[in-house]
Amino acid sequence: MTHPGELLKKNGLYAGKELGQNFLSNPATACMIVDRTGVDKETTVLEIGPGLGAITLPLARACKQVVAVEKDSRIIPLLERELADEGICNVTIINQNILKTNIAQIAGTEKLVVIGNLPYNISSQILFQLITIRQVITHAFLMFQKELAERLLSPPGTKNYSRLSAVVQYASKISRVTDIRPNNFFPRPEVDSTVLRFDFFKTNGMGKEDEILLFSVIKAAFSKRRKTLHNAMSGGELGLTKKIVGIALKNAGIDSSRRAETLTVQEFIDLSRAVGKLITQRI
Ligand SMILES: C[S@@+](CC[C@H](N)C(=O)[O-])C[C@H]1O[C@@H](n2cnc3c(N)ncnc32)[C@H](O)[C@@H]1O
Repeated sequence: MTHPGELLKKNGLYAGKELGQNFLSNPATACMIVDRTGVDKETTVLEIGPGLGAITLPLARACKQVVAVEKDSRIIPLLERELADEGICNVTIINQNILKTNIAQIAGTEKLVVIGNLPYNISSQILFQLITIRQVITHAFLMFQKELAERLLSPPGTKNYSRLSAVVQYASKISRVTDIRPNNFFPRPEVDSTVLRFDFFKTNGMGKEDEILLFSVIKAAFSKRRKTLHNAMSGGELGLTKKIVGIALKNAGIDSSRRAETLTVQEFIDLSRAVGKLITQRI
């Protein structure tokens, strides 16, 4: 693997901040990440943001096929050359914004493992996207800013437990794979990074509509973190009156003076079901 700084300079290019381009520059770290994923010659991998190929090269050697979605058309010829120089021909590069990519179509009849050193500015959005199509994913290994990773891992009742933690913990079992220091990247970011593993759950009897309501309830509950659930959830985009929220909380067995950050995922599900019943009755 050619050092990303050298490769960019030779081609008159630069790392774009708006695309979150902090390229892995330490091949040993990239290989360690690929090793930890446990992919094999049976696995089809979706790589989000292959960049200059730091992860793509060892990944392609380890798995059956890589489909790599990269938004930056400037760097794709460089990536293609790196792959060709190494004699790698099981990588398909798609020049697209991952947020607009039909991942289910890429999967076809197979299930995917998803891997990515994510562009940090849209990593939460990518995670939401993966959650909504998780039926085509077996598991995912994603790199985040360490701070966001900590939020995702935080259990209920802690200061970092957030809307995103609740949604992600509803949809997957999360585990920490490894932390990575800034000196492994070019350009060097200011913060540490963390790779997390996500094993996605099935929908557990929740239909698509039920999930949309659940995610809206979680969003409403966290919209005013400092307020009690009773106050935070009234009005807003759910359009619920204080009276309805009070009844829903009572029916779900949740004290109305609690705050969103104290609720477990199961309590959010109970609350969402109670809200759903009341909305149906009102119609
Ligand atoms: C943090 S870099 C990682 C690059 C490479 N995987 C590595 O580890 O060195 C993020 C990559 O995602 C790409 N990217 C940024 N936004 C994207 C988007 N919306 N869709 C697809 N790729 C994107 C960037 O161009 C960049 O190549």
